[in-house]
Amino acid sequence: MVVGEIIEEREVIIIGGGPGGYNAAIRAAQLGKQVTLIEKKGLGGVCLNEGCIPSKFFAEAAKKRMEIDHFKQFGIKIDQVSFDLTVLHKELNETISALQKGIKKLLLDNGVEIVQGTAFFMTENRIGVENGHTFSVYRFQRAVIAAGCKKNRKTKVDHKRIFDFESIYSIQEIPSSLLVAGSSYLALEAASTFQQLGSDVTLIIEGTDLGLDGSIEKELKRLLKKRKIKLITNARIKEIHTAQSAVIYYTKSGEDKSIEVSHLVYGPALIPATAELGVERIGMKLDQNGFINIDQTGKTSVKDIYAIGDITCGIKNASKAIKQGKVAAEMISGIASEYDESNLPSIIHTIPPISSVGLTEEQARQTFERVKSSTFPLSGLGVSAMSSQKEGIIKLVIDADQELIVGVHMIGQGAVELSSAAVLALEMIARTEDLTFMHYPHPSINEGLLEGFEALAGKAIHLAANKQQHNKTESPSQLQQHEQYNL
Ligand SMILES: Cc1cc2nc3c(=O)[nH]c(=O)nc-3n(C[C@H](O)[C@H](O)[C@H](O)COP(=O)(O)OP(=O)(O)OC[C@H]3O[C@@H](n4cnc5c(N)ncnc54)[C@H](O)[C@@H]3O)c2cc1C
Ligand SMILES: NC(=O)c1ccc[n+]([C@@H]2O[C@H](COP(=O)([O-])OP(=O)(O)OC[C@H]3O[C@@H](n4cnc5c(N)ncnc54)[C@H](O)[C@@H]3O)[C@@H](O)[C@H]2O)c1
Repeated sequence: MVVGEIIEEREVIIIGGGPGGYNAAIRAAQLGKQVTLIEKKGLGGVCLNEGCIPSKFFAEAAKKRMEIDHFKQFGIKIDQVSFDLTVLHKELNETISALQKGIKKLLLDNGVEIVQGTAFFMTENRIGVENGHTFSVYRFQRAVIAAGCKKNRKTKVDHKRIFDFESIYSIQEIPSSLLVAGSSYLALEAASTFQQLGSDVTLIIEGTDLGLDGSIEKELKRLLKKRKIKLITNARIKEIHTAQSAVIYYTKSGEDKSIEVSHLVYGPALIPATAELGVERIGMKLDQNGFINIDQTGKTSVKDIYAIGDITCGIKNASKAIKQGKVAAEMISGIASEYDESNLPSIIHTIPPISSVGLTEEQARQTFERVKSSTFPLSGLGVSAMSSQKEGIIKLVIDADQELIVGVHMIGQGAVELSSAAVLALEMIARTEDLTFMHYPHPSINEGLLEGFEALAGKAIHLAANKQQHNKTESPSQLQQHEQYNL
């Protein structure tokens, strides 16, 4: 190894070029800082190379495949449909590489120095960077750690029959039968995508719930059933045997059972990428699982060192990493800023997609004295009939005493796009009157939001009067009865 003789001086060093790191780098550069970004693998991090983009590329393929079934209503006839996974992989790889080039160009255009190599802390203000046979040392004024997570290597994943939620999107054949383990958004996305691409899918979960608002969950379970995705609840995987197929042994409510499938996908526990960073050496405070403790500005327990994204405690998603990156960059540049997780949208790219902002009805009932909710079926909208995508609901939750919107949940086409309106409503502390006063484009899914808010007062136009009954303030038990009736 060639050891650099001099210590190089840098103003801001960012470790990791994932969504958190590169957003932080560009924002700090925009604010006049000299920024050096160190990345050991590929720019874009897990999100671009193995996570968000590959999974959503596959989800988009699944959606396109589903849409073909509706072509005939528009007079478009396709005689033979075929699917070539090698083409999908080729296009995906080209997309990843184009996006990677884009990130690199953006960084360079903003004057960010990109250093290839693995970084680790030598002291509280010095970083060593190893790249093959070379080793450099940098002294910094401020640093941001954006090094993400690693998978626990002890988990059994052979990438032949057993995959994790990243490697499943590099699979070279569509599984004939796929067991998806877990109730996470990654599990739901994989189950939905591969079912649409031709796999016979079974979802196995430890409890009975998928962690969503009760009404959304009910609709999702109904749609899983309709799509013939089998659901095994209250089950825990014990052993996995692989040969010509994968045989998974599990217990269901205390009873031993097994299932034989061609492939299994599950999510090994994530561990923070702190070990090789040497953060313990500089006395940085970590939580009991090794994730870095930060405050709402991204500050760690070590002076002038910030941490953002998946390597920190809490929810792991790119939207959070991006926002935290910008907050840390602003703090470093002397601008008061902070990160607040309250209205972070939760998005699941199933078919149809799901979005969730704010409190579920169940959570709202724990928080507020009086809660009102409405459920509007998207089948009531002209745009749904037109596009033949009638599945799904919009669920709205308000604090009835103040008429404040506290939760907006949706399953159905347009859910992802509509989530920004929900975030805006919650951020602006909107009341139902604000949302019923404004204009809505017609015909569009947006109208579902208006109908939902009108339904809270029993005034939705495209909802039968008896289906608006449950929108009055009720106890949870009464509400359940109405919801059963409603579906
Ligand atoms: C299948 C899948 C689908 C997902 N879908 C979504 C989605 O739709 N929406 C969403 O918001 N989130 C999604 N996520 C989560 C998202 O990918 C992560 O939350 C996000 O990538 C976290 O960003 P980050 O910048 O914190 O870390 P990462 O993206 O993990 O980036 C960290 C970077 O740091 C580098 N690094 C690590 N250690 C060092 C070191 N010592 N020196 C130099 N470089 C180092 C790594 O090589 C990596 O490039 C998904 C994840 C998976 C697995
Ligand atoms: N698309 C999105 O961005 C999206 C959708 C839904 C939820 N979320 C947020 O993410 C948080 C966690 O979601 P959850 O409760 O569904 O799952 P979770 O965090 O409990 O994870 C369940 C399984 O998925 C694995 N996993 C989770 N994130 C991963 C990642 N980035 N890379 C590799 N494996 C990963 C975990 O190791 C675990 O085994 C939630 O709090 C939610 O707000 C994000």
